[in-house]
Amino acid sequence: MALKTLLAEEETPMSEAASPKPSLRVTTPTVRRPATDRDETDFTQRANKVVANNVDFFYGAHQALHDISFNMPENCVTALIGPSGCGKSTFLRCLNRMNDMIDETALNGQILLDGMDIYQRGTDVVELRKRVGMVFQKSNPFPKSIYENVAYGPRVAGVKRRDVLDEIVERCLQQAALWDEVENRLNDSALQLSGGQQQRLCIARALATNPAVLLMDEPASALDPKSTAAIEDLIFELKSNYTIVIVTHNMQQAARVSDQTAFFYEGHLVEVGATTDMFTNPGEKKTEDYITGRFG
Ligand SMILES: Nc1ncnc2c1ncn2[C@@H]1O[C@H](COP(=O)(O)OP(=O)(O)OP(=O)(O)O)[C@@H](O)[C@H]1O
Repeated sequence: MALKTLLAEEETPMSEAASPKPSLRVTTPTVRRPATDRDETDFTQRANKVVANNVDFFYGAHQALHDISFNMPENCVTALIGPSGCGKSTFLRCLNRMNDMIDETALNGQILLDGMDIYQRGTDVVELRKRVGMVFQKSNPFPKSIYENVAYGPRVAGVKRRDVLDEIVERCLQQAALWDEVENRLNDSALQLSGGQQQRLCIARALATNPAVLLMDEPASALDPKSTAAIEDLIFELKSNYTIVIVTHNMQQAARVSDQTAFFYEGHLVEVGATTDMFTNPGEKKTEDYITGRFG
């Protein structure tokens, strides 16, 4: 596939009959400057909300991430791409310490949120996860009403007043572009919603704890094209208020929704830079091979 046509493609025709697995290991990422004349969103001018400095990550003896360093600017969408098993989800989960829940894991290096190392001793991990919310591949609403799903986080945080909860629920459902569809059925079970609606409800639930950063792990991969488009539109809207990091296998989705793309391969960061640049003029042959579907 010609690179120039990639951005215009509708689906992701990742080649099943991939060429032989490249064996090259790149340890120094190519850091590309964004093309500011083509990209209205000059994210290099923004403050860095999240910064990874020389991050190594281990599951027991297995090293899943090697020396990952890059910045995620505020109010930008950063897409993490790369073949299965390259460490995208592991890296994403490092950003709110979700990996702490897995036994015998270890992290070296630093991850800064607003300049503070989230792995430093004394970090309140519950508070951290409120500031860095997460939406998973498979929507996972609680078996409660639509209202209670969104009110859950604020209630746990001690909000008791009904009028305050009502305001939070409406605002978050509005932000998640779900309010119009559910305002008359807030007491219905969340499990009665469609898959796409459930995913937007999970986004509303994540927003209810007032996060600064939203992590999304393939949030649309289980959805039909219409629901996928709704989630992509939503991501675009949300980035004016939140910093978003998204894992996706869908190259067109990465090209459509993200400002910055980071390409991972075998636990290494190969290349990071402006999405427009990366998809039209990648700096590394391996990146080009991946985004054009030569291996996956
Ligand atoms: N809980 C775990 N325990 C041990 N090893 C793990 C665990 N989770 C992931 N790994 C390993 O870490 C490496 C990176 O996995 P990870 O899930 O981060 O990759 P990924 O790029 O997100 O893959 P995919 O696109 O298939 O979701 C893989 O070798 C995987 O087997």
